Amino acid sequence: MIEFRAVTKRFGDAEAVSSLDLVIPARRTTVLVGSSGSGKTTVLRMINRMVDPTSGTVEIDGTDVRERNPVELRRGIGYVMQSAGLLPHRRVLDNVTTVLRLTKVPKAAARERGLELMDTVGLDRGLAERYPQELSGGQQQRVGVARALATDPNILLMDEPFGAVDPIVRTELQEELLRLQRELAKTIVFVTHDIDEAFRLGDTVVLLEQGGRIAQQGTPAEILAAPASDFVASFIGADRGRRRLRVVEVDGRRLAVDADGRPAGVLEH
Ligand SMILES: Nc1ncnc2c1ncn2[C@@H]1O[C@H](COP(=O)(O)OP(=O)(O)OP(=O)(O)O)[C@@H](O)[C@H]1O
Repeated sequence: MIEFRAVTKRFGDAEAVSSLDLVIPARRTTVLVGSSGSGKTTVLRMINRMVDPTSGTVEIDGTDVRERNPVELRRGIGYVMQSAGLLPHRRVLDNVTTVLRLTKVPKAAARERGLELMDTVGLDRGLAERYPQELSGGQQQRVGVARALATDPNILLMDEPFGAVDPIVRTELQEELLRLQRELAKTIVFVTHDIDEAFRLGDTVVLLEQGGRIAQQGTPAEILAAPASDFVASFIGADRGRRRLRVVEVDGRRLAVDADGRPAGVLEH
């Protein structure tokens, strides 16, 4: 479990995060969603001490992260960012195993583990000896995820990891992450500005307003069923056509259609 207690982060005079209280449950996916500048990345980076709070505490399983050595702390926390952040002059497998080698895992064992990780994230082992620029954007992101999983961390931080790929690849990567999470059950904290992605991936969704203020926190269904404010309703599109569905019957089948009459899906019963 990760717990923020009265956490404030100021950059100069500007308050990026204001007195945030937030509990992130273990072994679930929590998505932080909000518009640009709402403080999502800052919140995420305070977990692995890439950013330290100005005041307040961040605890992981009851221990203040400031009591931990930042380098060791980060080894136990996987981090995936938008541009996969791969080392361009190192081959795919070397990128995946960099941290393992730093922690003195012998070369052959690291290599075997690296290849297994490539399987885990759905990358063909045949790509192991390529350089990052010889991969598609989606493949590079998978390498980024494999690298983040290399030390088998309990916590995985993901900062807009699928933001730079096209919508089809993005959907594929989302499905892959859902599958991975069913298998691995990590504590995932995922940042996005895309509410559809948040609803798709999050067991819990935390909707942030400017200053890292929590506008609403809950399951996707809870948020959709009862938006806590006009801001939330507007952000999730509840006040727009797309999420206001009604049922029509076409050729004996019941369809859900949006306010413009465009089909959103078929009802089973
Ligand atoms: N290192 C920094 N120095 C100064 N200001 C910063 C720094 N990092 C973030 N900020 C400011 O803090 C606020 C929150 O930024 P943050 O990156 O956390 O937001 P975000 O919700 O992740 O935004 P985005 O979706 O655009 O990445 C912004 O106003 C930003 O300009």
